Amino acid sequence: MTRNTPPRSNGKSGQARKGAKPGQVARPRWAARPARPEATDRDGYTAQTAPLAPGEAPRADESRPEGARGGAQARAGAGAAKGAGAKQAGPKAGGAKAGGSRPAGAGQGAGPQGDKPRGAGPRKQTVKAPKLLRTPKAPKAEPAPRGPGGDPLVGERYEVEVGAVAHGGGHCVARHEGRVLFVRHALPGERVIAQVTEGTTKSRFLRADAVEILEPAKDRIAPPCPFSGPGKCGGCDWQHVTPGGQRKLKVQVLTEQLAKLAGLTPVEAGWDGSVEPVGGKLPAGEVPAWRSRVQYAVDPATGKVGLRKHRSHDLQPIDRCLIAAPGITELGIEAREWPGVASVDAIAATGSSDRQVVLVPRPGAQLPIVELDKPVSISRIDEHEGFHRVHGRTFVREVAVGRTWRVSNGGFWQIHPEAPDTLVNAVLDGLDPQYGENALDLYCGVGLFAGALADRVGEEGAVLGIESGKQAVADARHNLAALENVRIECDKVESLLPRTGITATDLIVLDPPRAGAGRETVAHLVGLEARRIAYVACDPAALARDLAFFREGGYRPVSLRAFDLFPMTHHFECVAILEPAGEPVA
Ligand SMILES: C[S@@+](CC[C@H](N)C(=O)[O-])C[C@H]1O[C@@H](n2cnc3c(N)ncnc32)[C@H](O)[C@@H]1O
Repeated sequence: MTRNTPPRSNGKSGQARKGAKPGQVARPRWAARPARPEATDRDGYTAQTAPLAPGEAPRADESRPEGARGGAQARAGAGAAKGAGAKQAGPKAGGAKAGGSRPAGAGQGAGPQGDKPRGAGPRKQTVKAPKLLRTPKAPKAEPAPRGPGGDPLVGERYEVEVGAVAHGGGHCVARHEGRVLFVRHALPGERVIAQVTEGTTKSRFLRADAVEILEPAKDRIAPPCPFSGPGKCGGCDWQHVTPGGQRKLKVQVLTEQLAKLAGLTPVEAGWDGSVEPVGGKLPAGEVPAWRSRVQYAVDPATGKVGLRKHRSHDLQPIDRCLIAAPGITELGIEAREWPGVASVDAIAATGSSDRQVVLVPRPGAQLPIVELDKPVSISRIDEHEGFHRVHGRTFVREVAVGRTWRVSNGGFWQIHPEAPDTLVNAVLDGLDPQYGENALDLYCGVGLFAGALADRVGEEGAVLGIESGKQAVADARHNLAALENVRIECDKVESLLPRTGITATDLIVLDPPRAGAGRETVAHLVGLEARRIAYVACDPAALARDLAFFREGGYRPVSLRAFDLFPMTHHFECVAILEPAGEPVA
């Protein structure tokens, strides 16, 4: 295999790179440009040659820095997880989710400004539906009892004392006659009446909702959202908890996962034991409107939108989602009827006025004329044709970390409006990139971390981004086209990285989907002998498991930060910084 790195500047072989400090390993300038000419999308367009949609601003404007971001946003769904390909570890959450399979069917869509029939636009854009915008997989109706069924216990009520919060589903653990109950709408230390929602006499564990609170915890509040509570919307887990109380629960989850899966105390992980609030302080009782992407499902009987109940296909009709960003609420989606539509995905960009609605028609149905309260681009996803522009743009422009980012076809973008800047700053603070260094941005999406790293390592350095989503790669190449020192490759990290021939690097950022990077990828990364590694994680269990793999490979966390980027849900985001441990690990 060709060594894609020059020898190190150890005085014996190779040349120290310009800008390298004495004794610093001389990493290569990866050939940043050669891949770019082949950077075409499915229509064969490069970022530079792709034609403009009607009314679309020239691309020069899009890539021009427009200053610091303003707005707000979230990962779709209670599982709002981290984007396309995101997998949920642990019990599935319901509610406003992005993701899932699309029913078949075609139809004619129309937008607020007299849309043309399908295909009538100057450019036909048809690309595969992104995973983020597919309908959620069917939630498991029951925790499959191991062994023969047993008698159903659904509806049974038990008085229990609620124990610790559990990872991954917004529930706490309780016990009744020796059997474990996962109880939602409860808090540790409370005495509640728990009503069983899933399980039988043979189930290993039962699921339940706290339907009566006999002894409330001090962090309990009356849920501000009228659609939250037992049997209602599954989108938020912790509407009944103060903001500080929610963060305490997240602290407990992270502490437990680090101990259980990585064998680390908070101190050993370099963590100060806090989950940092993001966004300004709100008046008591006010809910942060952070979710810039919301997937509504449509009730076929009424044509009205709703959000999924927890672990169910059933809908909770709503007239407003309190955590939806203002740019989404202003569209007036809940006030309308959506005949022939299975789901309505709404995106409100941060830092630009772009809004996008993606419709999934019901099989064989004609899409309705869509009129909303604010200008919006409309697309639809057909099972056979994939993503199809109905009106306006097929992308939104997000503004973050001093750049404008094109995000097409409902592809992955951090959902909380402050997430991109928060995470980029944490990564840069932790890595402290130096002029002339080389860096990898793995699972790079539309290039968020690659762009920030490229600015720091300068023209003598180089950044290689790897991303498996074709449209995200096209966007990343477009977004970073002005940076000579960035190259973006399209493939799975685990299959492409070993094929690059890269045997060493200075810095690595990895931001994998919820499932994490896994043993094999981590084993490859530790072999690259990076000076520092930043691991951005949305699942504390996957993070802790991978930290254990890193330790086996000789890397230890030197700092860990956790951010409350998904208020009112059990989700949060972590940034761990790792360095070589400096001594062999037993
Ligand atoms: C959590 S997102 C991070 C995106 C980007 N870092 C950001 O913050 O905007 C994970 C990304 O990894 C991509 N992805 C999922 N599995 C992958 C794999 N095996 N190899 C490469 N990319 C993958 C997804 O398409 C998604 O864009």
